[in-house]
Amino acid sequence: MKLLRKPTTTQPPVSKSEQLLFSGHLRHDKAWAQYADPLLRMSFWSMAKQFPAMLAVIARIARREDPRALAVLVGAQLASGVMTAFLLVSINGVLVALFSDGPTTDKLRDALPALLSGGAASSASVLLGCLIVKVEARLYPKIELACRTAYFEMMARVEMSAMEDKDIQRKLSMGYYGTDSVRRMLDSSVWVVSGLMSLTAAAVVLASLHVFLVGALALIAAPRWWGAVVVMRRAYASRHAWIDHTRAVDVLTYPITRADATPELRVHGAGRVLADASQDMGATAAKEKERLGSAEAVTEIIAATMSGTARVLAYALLWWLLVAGGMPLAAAGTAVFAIRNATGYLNTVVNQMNHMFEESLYLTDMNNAIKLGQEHAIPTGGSPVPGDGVRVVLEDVSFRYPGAEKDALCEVSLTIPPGKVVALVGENGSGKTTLAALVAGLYLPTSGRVSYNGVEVRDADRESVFGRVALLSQNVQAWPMTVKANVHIGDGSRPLVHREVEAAAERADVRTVVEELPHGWDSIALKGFERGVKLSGGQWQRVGVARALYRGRELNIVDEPTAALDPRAEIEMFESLHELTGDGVTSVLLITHRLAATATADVIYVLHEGRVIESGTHGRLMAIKDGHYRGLYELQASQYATTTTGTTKVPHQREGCA
Ligand SMILES: Nc1ncnc2c1ncn2[C@@H]1O[C@H](COP(=O)(O)OP(=O)(O)OP(=O)(O)O)[C@@H](O)[C@H]1O
Repeated sequence: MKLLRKPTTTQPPVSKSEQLLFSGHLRHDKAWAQYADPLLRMSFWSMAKQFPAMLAVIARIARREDPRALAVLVGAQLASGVMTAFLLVSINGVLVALFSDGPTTDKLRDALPALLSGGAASSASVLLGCLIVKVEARLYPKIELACRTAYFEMMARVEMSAMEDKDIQRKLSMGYYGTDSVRRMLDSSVWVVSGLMSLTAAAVVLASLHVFLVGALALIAAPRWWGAVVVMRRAYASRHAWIDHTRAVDVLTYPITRADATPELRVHGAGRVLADASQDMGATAAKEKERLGSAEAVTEIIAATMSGTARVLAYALLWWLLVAGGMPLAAAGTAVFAIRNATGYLNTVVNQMNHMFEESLYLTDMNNAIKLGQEHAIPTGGSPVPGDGVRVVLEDVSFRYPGAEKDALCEVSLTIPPGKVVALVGENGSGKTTLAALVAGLYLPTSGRVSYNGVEVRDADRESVFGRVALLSQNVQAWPMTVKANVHIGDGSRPLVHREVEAAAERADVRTVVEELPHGWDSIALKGFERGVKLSGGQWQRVGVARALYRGRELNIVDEPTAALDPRAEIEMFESLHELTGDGVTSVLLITHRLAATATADVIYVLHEGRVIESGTHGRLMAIKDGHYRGLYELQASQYATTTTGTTKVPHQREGCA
């Protein structure tokens, strides 16, 4: 009896393309894996036991969002169940009248009241159905929105160090799939509850006709239920085993639609390779679909045969009751009608309960994610940072990333005074970006202290720390919104003042570029949308500068700001960073590999393997014989020295071709 066994999760075979492209299966760090066991353990009883608890969760959320809509929904469903019972009783009344003795006109007259009440019950059911649809349309979006908002708000407040922890990150991201589960569970629960109500009504009517008929109904329903659960479990097992395969096809074919992959897709013929692989892997998946289809057909035959046999037995029972038990023909007619309807309700209840069970797993993930996110949230409250300008002091600061085997920073001490440019230099991986994140208050040190105007960041109101900082990084975040909004988002908490956006763009030397775009400031920074534009890397970097200038805070943390800039723009950028400190209050923490730019910094800290190994002005550091900074500087300078053959002329901005 292969069909009765727990479905297996045998891995799909490796296709030729997978072998060529991935050297075997392409496996993901998958969130789905954890669902396999609960889903495969799913049985009718486990679902039935969990149903009240699931309903309670949904009802709690629905009551919080719109108690009136929930009350109407519950009331309408109860009334709908009553109408079903009423309809069955009316049908019985009609049949009793029609099967009685006497002339046809009398029989029809006697049946009329039951006929009218049945019609009224049917009309009421339709109206109640409409009311349920209307209330659902009001309640569902509210619930979905509330869940999403709670999730996004939580995600925006999680400490960055927690986000670095793979396990936490995985659990948090899994929660996303549960944000619309409550809505789907509510939807299914409406079906389940109304199905159960109608089923109960049918069972009560059958019991009133003869108690054996309820048993017959259970016998008819049981194989159907079994069949539905077996098919569902097999589908889950297959989905689980094939999820990596499905995702691998998605990952592989995604670049075909991307504009930035276009040249290699065409010139190297990569598109052909990807399309062939998609076809090859698709053929393997098609075989699995065929296998599922065949298995489902066999299960259906078994379930239908068992259910059909039970139905024959039920009708035999009715026959016997008619012949030997004295049951009136009208009652038998009502019983046939009730059995037919009840089987339909049962199918609905089984299918919708299966959905609810699956969704409840995702909902649990969302609740766990929100709880976990709250545990790792940036604390609110604390001491505000006092005074104008900021003096950031790091004392013996060490920092280790979650799960890392060694410290990224070791006992670092430095000061960023107001009105100064402080530069951080060092080889790749020496800890500059990590240090900048600690200065910004994004990470808390593993040991040591970071303080803002004497207030330790750990005890400070973190909002007040963030409120003093403007960030400018190498990879400027291109938000999917207008270019204007992309500048304004630097300080999105205050209303957008177009004049100020323009002024910031002017200072960042990007105003003309934006204003010459076909839709100017209203261009959308996302290709593929109406008014969409694609800015170059250097243009984005300038938009990033405009964003930081618009924010206009006392401490500017600038990480490799010129990577995408041409030489002229690079020189102008470093000059303008220096100008920022002219007010004696604004300071700049500058991270760069261009050592010519650090020469004018007020103080330079040289990092090596997470430690500060030298510090001072350019002049002082260059005076250290065999110094690290001097070595790096001379190495960089020598590249220019060997290639310079005369005066170098930086070409002027290109004029338009037309
Ligand atoms: N999110 C992270 N999780 C774990 N380790 C990290 C993480 N980010 C950086 N590291 C490690 O911390 C060390 C310092 O990295 P960091 O990015 O601060 O160096 P950097 O000096 O800014 O390098 P670059 O000049 O290449 O930008 C490196 O060994 C790096 O591998």
